[in-house]
Amino acid sequence: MQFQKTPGWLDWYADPSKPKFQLPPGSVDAHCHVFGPGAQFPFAPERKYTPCDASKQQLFALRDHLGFARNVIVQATCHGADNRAMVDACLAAGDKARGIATVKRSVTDEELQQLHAAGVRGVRFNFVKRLVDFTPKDELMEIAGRIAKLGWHVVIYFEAVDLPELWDFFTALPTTVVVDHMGRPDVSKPVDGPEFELFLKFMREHANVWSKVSCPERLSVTGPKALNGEQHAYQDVVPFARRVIEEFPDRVLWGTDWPHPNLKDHMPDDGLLVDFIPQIATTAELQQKLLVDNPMRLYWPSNELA
Ligand SMILES: O=C(O)/C=C(\CC(=O)C(=O)O)C(=O)O
Repeated sequence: MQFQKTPGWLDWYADPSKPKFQLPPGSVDAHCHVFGPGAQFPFAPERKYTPCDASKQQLFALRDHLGFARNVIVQATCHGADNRAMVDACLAAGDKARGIATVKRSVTDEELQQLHAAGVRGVRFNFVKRLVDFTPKDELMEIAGRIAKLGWHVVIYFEAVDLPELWDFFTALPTTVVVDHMGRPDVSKPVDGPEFELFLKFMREHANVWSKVSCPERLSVTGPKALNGEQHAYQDVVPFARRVIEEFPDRVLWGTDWPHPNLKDHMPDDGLLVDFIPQIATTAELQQKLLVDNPMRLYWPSNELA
């Protein structure tokens, strides 16, 4: 099938630089996606955007180029609840990838077992209105109860303004809960203002809540952009990510978000995104937790003990 990209679509950066920051051995890119290729794994009819292709081979090449050992491949909304592209990438990666799926209430136990065998360890609930149609919360809670029995967790994606309304649902989830991109704070507001304080309270009061401190390129208003060798990119995001890492060093994850769906302004150089990490995790100890110890504990617990 031939797909026409959404008008204005920005393709991923084809020739990323080699990071200056050397990742600790065994680092995990804990948030990335594959798109199709559409001819092999068609995009979902209910999708809100049509991306460029971003194949598993291209993801693995980026992983090796940047110096990551492993990936966590998150089902993107353009594939709906058809997890085949993500599963195919996980299987091809062997033990070097884990997956986060999107499932519907109709998923069978056998299908969940197959996803588990492929490396899936969680489901994603997306509340960003431009990305998905509404799913009733009782349906999501039912799914959460079922996947909890497999030892999986729930990844949630929402925008900061929606946290108050979603609070009761999130705090009732029976699993570990991983928040994408710090709950998308408005970084033009103060880091110690009420909006971000509510997010910190969410983490402080609920020890099962983790956060990805990823996507500065999505959150930044002021830049500068991770392009042209910039070593101090996205200054306005730094205090937010630092705050989360320093207060919750054992519950943070980092990911590239490659191939960066729906960026409108610029496409970052992924090598420079890696160079962003030491701005937010400022010591070797914090970097080790963020990039190795935490994701290994969540996604490869038996390897960690080995
Ligand atoms: O890649 C991300 O994490 C963010 C996305 C896309 C997305 O979540 C999806 O399509 O599933 C976004 O903000 O558009």
